[in-house]
Amino acid sequence: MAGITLDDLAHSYLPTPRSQADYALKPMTMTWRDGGAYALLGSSGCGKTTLLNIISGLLTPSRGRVLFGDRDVTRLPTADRNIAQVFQFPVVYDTMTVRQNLAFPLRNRGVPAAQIAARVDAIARMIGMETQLDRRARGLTADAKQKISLGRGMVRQDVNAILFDEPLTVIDPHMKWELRTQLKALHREFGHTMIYVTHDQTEALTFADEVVVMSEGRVVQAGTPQSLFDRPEHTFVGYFIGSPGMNLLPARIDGAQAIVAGTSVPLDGLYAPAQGQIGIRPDAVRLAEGGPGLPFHAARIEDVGRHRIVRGQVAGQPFNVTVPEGGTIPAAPDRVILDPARVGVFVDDWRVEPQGRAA
Ligand SMILES: Nc1ncnc2c1ncn2[C@@H]1O[C@H](COP(=O)(O)OP(=O)(O)OP(=O)(O)O)[C@@H](O)[C@H]1O
Repeated sequence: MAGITLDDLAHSYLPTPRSQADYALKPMTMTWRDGGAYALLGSSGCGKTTLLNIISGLLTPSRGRVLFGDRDVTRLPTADRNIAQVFQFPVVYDTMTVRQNLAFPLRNRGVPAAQIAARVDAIARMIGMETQLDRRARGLTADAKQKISLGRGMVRQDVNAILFDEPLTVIDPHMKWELRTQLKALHREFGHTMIYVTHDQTEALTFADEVVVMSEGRVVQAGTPQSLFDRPEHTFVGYFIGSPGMNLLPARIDGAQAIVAGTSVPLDGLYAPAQGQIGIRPDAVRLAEGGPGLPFHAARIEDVGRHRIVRGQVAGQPFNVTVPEGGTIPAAPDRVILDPARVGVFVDDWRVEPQGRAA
């Protein structure tokens, strides 16, 4: 196993890139620790697969280096990188049994038979296929075949890293939850370095110790799920993480207040004057009827089980408030009051820090 260093890495699919916009992956430097579980999260086209393909060796970057431990692997072919990969769609040998499929990567490397048998049994239990081990893969559902692919990806214990590219796409929703939990357990047990590409925040946040959020070819933030939620460094992270995401409102920032469509919102710090945005999580807002606060136009209430979401608008922007179980909603809410300690200030989409404390 090995830590992974991405050193000033960038990639353009064009032979002579002229500007930043020509790069599918903009310059990035990052170190992933040996044994860490990482997720690359972002919407379609943000560069996740490009980055994963550079790590696996399917793609040579136009700039920078990839190191596994101290070893520069930038120009090594995939076969020489000692990694396991699980793709979006199943890759299994139809004529082999489930057992033979799972054993294949170990048999290839001459692992003793008793060791193979024990490992295959453990993996089969994990993917819930212990009763189907002697069935041929042909005729199994896509879902079952993908479980075999996942199992095969994890069967070797000596790999540098396991790379997963949207591996749960074809898995049914209930099994998705179970496999995610199993993957996490397996990571804890065996401590492989795992890199998991997904556009699904639930998958990323439940699987990874650290989530790398990408947007338009750039890493906008890398951090624990909690830090992405509590302190998004970029409006994209605020909006993308959380359900619903962070509320964002255009604002003029001026000292210890933000002016939103003519109404003053108190801030928990002193900021340099700027035109920007304020961001607040839907659970850090209180609904009111009349009185102080930002004018709010309620549209509808959604009951999502553990809490209710009141959806509406502030200053013409979508604005959501979550009300916990047992919380009350005023009969005709028309104001929102923001918890100053949880208001984030963003200028040019990036979080800015206060320059001092509010009086
Ligand atoms: N082989 C290629 N040649 C040219 N452009 C490409 C190629 N592969 C990807 N791109 C472009 O690079 C950008 C990043 O694509 P990439 O596949 O890495 O994103 P992604 O986040 O993995 O998205 P998806 O989840 O849809 O695969 C996109 O604009 C895409 O159109």
